[in-house]
Amino acid sequence: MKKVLLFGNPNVGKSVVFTRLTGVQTMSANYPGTTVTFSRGQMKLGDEIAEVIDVPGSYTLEPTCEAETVARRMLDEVAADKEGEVIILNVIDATNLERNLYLTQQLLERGLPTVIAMNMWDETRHKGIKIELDRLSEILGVPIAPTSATSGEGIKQLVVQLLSPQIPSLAVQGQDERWQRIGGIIHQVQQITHRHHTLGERLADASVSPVLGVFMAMLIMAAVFLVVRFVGEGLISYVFDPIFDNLWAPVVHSLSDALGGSGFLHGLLVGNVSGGEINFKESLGLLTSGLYVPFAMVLPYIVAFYLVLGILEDTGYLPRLAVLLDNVMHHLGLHGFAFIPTLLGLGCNVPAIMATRSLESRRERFIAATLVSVAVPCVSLQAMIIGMLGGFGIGYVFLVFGTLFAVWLGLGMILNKITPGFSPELLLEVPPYRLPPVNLVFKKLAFRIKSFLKEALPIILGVVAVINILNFTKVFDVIAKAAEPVVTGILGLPAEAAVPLVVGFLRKDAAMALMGPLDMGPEQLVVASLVLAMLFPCIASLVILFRELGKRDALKSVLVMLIAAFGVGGLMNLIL
Ligand SMILES: Nc1nc2c(ncn2[C@@H]2O[C@H](COP(=O)(O)OP(=O)(O)OP(=O)(O)O)[C@@H](O)[C@H]2O)c(=O)[nH]1
Ligand SMILES: [Mg+2]
Repeated sequence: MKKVLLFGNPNVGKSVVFTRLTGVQTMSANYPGTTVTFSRGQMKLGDEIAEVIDVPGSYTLEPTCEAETVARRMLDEVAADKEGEVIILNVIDATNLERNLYLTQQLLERGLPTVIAMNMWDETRHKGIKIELDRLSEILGVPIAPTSATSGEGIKQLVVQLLSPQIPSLAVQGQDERWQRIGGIIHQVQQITHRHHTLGERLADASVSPVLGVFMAMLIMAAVFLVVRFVGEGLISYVFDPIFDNLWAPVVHSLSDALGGSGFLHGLLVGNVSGGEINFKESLGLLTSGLYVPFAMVLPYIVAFYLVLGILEDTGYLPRLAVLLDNVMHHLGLHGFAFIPTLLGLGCNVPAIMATRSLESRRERFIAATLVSVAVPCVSLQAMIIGMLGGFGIGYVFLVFGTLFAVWLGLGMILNKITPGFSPELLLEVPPYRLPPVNLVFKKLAFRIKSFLKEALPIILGVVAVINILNFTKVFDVIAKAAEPVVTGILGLPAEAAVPLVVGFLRKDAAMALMGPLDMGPEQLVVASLVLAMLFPCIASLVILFRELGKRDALKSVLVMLIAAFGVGGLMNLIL
């Protein structure tokens, strides 16, 4: 089968081109380092089906970070594979031709069949950039198609070009020779006309200026927080709660009656019904909490958070925030860019830990991944904390989040002191602001909602079912008894809280739901939420942590986690 490999600098639109060619949904966002591993898909090329691979972006074929290593390895593999027919699809950001051509030259030196997509073609018009594509194609010796991937313009022509890729002949050169040649090419094919700054550009400058920028950042973050809360709470109070209370509750009530109000099957499906009232949060039946937790407590915040994150990602504001936060992050042994994985972690720790691949040193990856696993609760857990603690007063919710933030800062500073190695300076490319394409924002949101439901629903239902089945055995008593010295002694929680803490290993939202029936006071719930958030990340994140950091660093990370969780949990128990 033919293989089409998308290569190019970070943030040039490879993933959007990939989705256009294959229909396979991938993540795209307006900052470098969105794709850190490859996605595969298929496209029709003439009469054949070809495999298409979206490769992480790289500036050069001499890797400087894990994401670039992945790209380089991919190229070496296909070059060595004599069997299959390979086409290199080099995606170029036409508004950054000069810089992009460096990788292009390195690719052409490989002598593989190549086609170039001159992407962001729409933006060259606004920026007064003129590129003579015919001339450029002649010089480079490969076909070039102008594309605007977000609107889909030019993709058809690109597919036609992919039918007849050309094999370039370019001798391998040194770095200086390459830049020299590029200088000559740019001189021949590119013209830039002078323009005045637009309002958008002035705003762009302001958003990274030290004083105004920080002020704008605070406004934007406050707005983000308010919108997430508004959308999340709105969905709960006006959509999901009414559905559960008015439509679903009567169904469950009749079922409960039909099952005689007690017994094993009743417990499994409906759960505890005390005083004839169904409490969706605490009943712990498959049809009560099993559905209410994922749909009416977590999903609304998933929608709210990822809607806002998706927009933020596509505007190009995040790398600017990273620049502004560079100073703060340096105290944690990280550079500003590490802020982006951290922010992703507020959605889900798995992609966050993956995203640390775009950080340059091992030390940074260790610190960033550890901080995410310990102190950054995923949106599912956050939603449950809000749902369970919010009733006692929003102050308790802030206490949990504030403590986690303090842990993030404090632990970062400590790790910065004790982790050997050094953190390189910030060399972050800041892309231009872009208007988020509405269709892409919603596709991305739908993709993330689907993955949440696919991953969370089976596990949450599984936990509820297993807990019900185990309730009849003495296993829980044994766990509680064994854990009592720690759970009650150090953390001041009821011994039974050991069970949810163990379940946290599977999913934190399910675990938090199990805390509900334990009748804890708000202070205890604060401690329980904190320990749950900081103790082991869920199994999915833990697997990724080991894969990304390697066994040694991952074990160190787990050790840090245990100390931090019990240290902070114990301390809070003493204070509260
Ligand atoms: N205006 C415009 N924006 C585009 C075009 N193609 C992609 N974008 C935007 O550019 C940004 C980067 O797109 P991605 O597909 O994530 O880029 P990538 O090359 O995969 O980036 P990495 O995975 O980080 O290497 C996104 O915000 C896209 O919406 C285009 O043709 N025109
Ligand atoms: Mg990408």
